[in-house]
Amino acid sequence: MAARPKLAEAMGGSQNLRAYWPHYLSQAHVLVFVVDSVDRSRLLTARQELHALLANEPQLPLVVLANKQDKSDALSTAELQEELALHTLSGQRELFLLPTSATWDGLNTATSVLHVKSLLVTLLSQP
Ligand SMILES: Nc1nc2c(ncn2[C@@H]2O[C@H](COP(=O)(O)OP(=O)(O)OP(=O)(O)O)[C@@H](O)[C@H]2O)c(=O)[nH]1
Repeated sequence: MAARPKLAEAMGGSQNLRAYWPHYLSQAHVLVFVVDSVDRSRLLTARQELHALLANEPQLPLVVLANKQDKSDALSTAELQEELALHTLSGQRELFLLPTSATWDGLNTATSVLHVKSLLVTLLSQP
């Protein structure tokens, strides 16, 4: 089997872009799914999209970034674990749920989205 090329592709989450997600997923080594921890109104959609996306990828590792954790009204990772029903996605895959923030203030912290991104890109770049 040919090795999968290692690329970091970022896809937006708007509805018109979701149709392209499965195409990228078939080539992916890991799915990084960013959730807005404040936006309760779209959590159900996030859960449905995530579960539909992974239905045919039982072994694809999953990293869920619980973003906007700097906000006082953010759901905790424990709450997001429940809301996204992540326990039903584990099974054979590696699954991580990490609290993150994409603010400039948090840029040098371990929870910075950029920090997590650069860590993943470094890991995926290794032969
Ligand atoms: N406080 C805070 N604001 C953030 C964070 N990440 C993004 N934002 C802000 O939230 C706003 C919307 O950004 P995003 O949620 O990334 O944008 P999006 O997902 O493309 O847009 P929506 O679909 O409307 O949510 C912008 O003003 C960002 O600067 C974060 O971690 N913390």
